[in-house]
Amino acid sequence: MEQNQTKPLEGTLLFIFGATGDLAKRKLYPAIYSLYREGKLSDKFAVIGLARRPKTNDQFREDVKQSIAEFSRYPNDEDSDWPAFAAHFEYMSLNTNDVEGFRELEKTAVGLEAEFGLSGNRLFYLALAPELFGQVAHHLRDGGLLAGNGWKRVVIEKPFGYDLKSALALNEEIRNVFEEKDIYRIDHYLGKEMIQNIEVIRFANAFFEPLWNRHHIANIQITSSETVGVEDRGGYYDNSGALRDMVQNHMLQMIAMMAMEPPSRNVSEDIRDEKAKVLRSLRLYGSHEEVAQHVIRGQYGSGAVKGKNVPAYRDEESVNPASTTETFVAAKVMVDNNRWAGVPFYIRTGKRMPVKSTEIVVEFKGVPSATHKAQQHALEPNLLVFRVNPMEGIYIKINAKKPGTDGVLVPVAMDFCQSCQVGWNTPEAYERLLHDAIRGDSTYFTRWDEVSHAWAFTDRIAEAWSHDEQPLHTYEAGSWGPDAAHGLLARDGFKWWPVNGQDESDVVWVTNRSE
Ligand SMILES: NC(=O)C1=CN([C@@H]2O[C@H](COP(=O)(O)OP(=O)(O)OC[C@H]3O[C@@H](n4cnc5c(N)ncnc54)[C@H](OP(=O)(O)O)[C@@H]3O)[C@@H](O)[C@H]2O)C=CC1
Ligand SMILES: O=C1O[C@H](COP(=O)(O)O)[C@@H](O)[C@H](O)[C@H]1O
Repeated sequence: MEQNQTKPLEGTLLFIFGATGDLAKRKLYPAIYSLYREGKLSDKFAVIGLARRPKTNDQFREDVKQSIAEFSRYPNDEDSDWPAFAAHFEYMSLNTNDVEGFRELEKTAVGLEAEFGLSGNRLFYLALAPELFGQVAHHLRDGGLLAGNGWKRVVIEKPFGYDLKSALALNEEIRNVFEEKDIYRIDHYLGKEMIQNIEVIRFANAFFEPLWNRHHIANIQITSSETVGVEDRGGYYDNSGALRDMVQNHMLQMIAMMAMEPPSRNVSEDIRDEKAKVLRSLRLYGSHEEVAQHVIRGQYGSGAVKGKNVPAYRDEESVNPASTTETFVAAKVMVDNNRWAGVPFYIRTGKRMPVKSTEIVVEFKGVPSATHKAQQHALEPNLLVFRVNPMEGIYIKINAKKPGTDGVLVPVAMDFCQSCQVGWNTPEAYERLLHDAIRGDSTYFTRWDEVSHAWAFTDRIAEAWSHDEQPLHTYEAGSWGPDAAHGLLARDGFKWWPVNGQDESDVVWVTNRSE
């Protein structure tokens, strides 16, 4: 793994399959542009955009410009470098089923490599429907695109399969062509600043490192809530649901980052080894009863989000009106190893909830003998909270004496908002991950064993749900999900901590936030 973050990247030819799609527009072009603006991409790079619809190079460059204007964290309108940047982009119409077209692509690629002085390093980004991943991999090989000097890597978007069986088949197809070390499976949560910060907060602080275990932590809660509904993605989402869309990947990866042992070396494989061990230690639910007891599913009904009335999931245009797809999941997850024995990891994720937020709360156990002052009060537990997005930062909640009183205690939250810090314009997840893939650092991409353990966990749940005997709760859009999700914690004597510290009027906030 290379450690230098700022050294310009090696010359690379970047192939974007799905160049006219949503992901390319919203995430990939802005990411390439930010890398360029920050000097991380040397002048030696070129991008070939690929999709079926015809387009001239000029039209493609105009599309790229529009998407950067709309979605980039850097404005492009005043950038006098724009023509020079745009000249690196070419477009070719290609259907992924057309192997002859891939031979043409090879010729175009060789031409661009000569023009931009590139030495054969190629990154193939598959921003395509997963059914096309295997076909593209084979046609890249058969079209001669993987021969010659330089490294050849493939970046694969999620979802990686529909279940363990299909993921195995997909993996085999891709492994027929690429070695594991050249496969970069994206989980964009791993590219988020605060998810990468977990390791640092955990292992670089004497406050936390010794306490990070079952002796001191009562539970860990991970919430990833969205205000949006299914939008126009019903074709994909109605087949997938929150379990496959969010839990199998992002939520379990966050558990892995929170629960893993310190890696013995700071190298990709050691870090991924530790994450894989956590995912292998997830307790698999053995019966439908266990699933019913520990996993809650819900689907949003109509309601109001941010003051606007919204329809029920089944009334969304892109969704089957009789759909039983879950848009909300809450679960109690156990990591069966020595460090975490008996510590529940509660997760919940859903669409049409009151706020957009991802937060991880670590709730510490109470102190056995409080001071004579504290003994008179019910003590609030200490919390450490990672704010992942959209606001980035951490806060800790402690108990303190209210000034001027004789032993009245107040909870005090010391809040560091990283994204409020002037001048800290942190890279987007896709920007960081693209940078990593080009420099050959696979730390924050998911290895096959991680993916397969995660599917083994979610398959048990999906199997139980497929029998339709488990409740699918309807929750009001704009709420925090079905009541049963609260029961999941209440049963263990816990509660969900409010996201963004909402409703915590008794807490004294010490914060660098301005609002
Ligand atoms: N959008 C997002 O925010 C996220 C997307 N993803 C994943 O990224 C991938 C792409 O998603 P998204 O961009 O939203 O999808 P879109 O449907 O918006 O785009 C699909 C792209 O694939 C091209 N395409 C489709 N069929 C073919 C074909 N046979 N040959 C060549 N090109 C083809 C389309 O162009 P044309 O019609 O011109 O051929 C288009 O450029 C999916 O795997 C998705 O799950 C993952 C996380 C988030
Ligand atoms: O992968 C996905 O993630 C998004 C949420 O990502 P975030 O970075 O905005 O938190 C989710 O909306 C989408 O359904 C899912 O496919």
